[in-house]
Amino acid sequence: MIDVHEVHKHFGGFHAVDGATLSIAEGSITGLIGPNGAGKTTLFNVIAGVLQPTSGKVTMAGEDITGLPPHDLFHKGLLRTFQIAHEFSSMSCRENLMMVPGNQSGEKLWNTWFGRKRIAEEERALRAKADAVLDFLTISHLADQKAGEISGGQKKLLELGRTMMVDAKIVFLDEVGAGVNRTLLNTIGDAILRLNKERGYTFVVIEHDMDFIERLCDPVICMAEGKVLAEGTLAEIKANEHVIEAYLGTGLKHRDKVGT
Ligand SMILES: Nc1ncnc2c1ncn2[C@@H]1O[C@H](COP(=O)(O)OP(=O)(O)OP(=O)(O)O)[C@@H](O)[C@H]1O
Repeated sequence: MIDVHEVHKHFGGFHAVDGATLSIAEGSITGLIGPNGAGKTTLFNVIAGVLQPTSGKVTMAGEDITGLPPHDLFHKGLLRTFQIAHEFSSMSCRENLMMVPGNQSGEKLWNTWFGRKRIAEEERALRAKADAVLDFLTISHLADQKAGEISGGQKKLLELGRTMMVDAKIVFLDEVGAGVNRTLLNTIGDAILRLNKERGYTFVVIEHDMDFIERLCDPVICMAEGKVLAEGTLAEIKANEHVIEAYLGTGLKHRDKVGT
């Protein structure tokens, strides 16, 4: 579905991504792991159009999408979740979902003059969709709560919910587990699995929590020093010599995280 070919991203003389080549299969939940500074987030940002690559190519279903801006990718169904922006934190969770850009007529001045009835109908439909998304994510009780007042884990669920307001095909999640308690992390995991199975979403997940990766991801791709080191099931990755060496180089803390 997504093919990344020999992508480089340099910051000055520093090669954050150094010739990464990988494929993301349609319908998969692909895990992207690697020690701190391996280049995972930078590669995500290149694929998602947030950063221009220094060189290399990214295709989606055979179409060259290298360097396309995020809003163009958004319309193609490629989404990267972002933290809820500061300016949206005083809006309710439901409103945050309803804000996701779509094809609302209300956005066009012409329609605000001539299509009031239609706008009201669309608003009702949008609200119903937002409520269905909140229900799916088991956070209906937060509908009227301000996004700035919910917990970190609940925010992650809301970010995932934003991808459900449009017809996402592939969603990139960067460290959804960071700072999230185990119960909420399980809820997030359940939502990802259901979106994958029931709605055909493809996911690419950067995560340091190996239990989370183990539960959700196959295959797992391991990066180090800007390159792809290995790909396989988590068990294969854990047994891979190069992977162990890469984690060892960053100290015991990370070796433990890989579970060796
Ligand atoms: N805008 C930038 N300018 C300069 N260096 C950068 C920039 N963005 C990232 N880097 C560097 O590129 C390297 C890769 O960073 P990146 O965030 O992609 O790694 P990562 O694998 O996602 O790490 P982590 O797991 O810690 O999030 C790091 O050494 C980082 O300091």
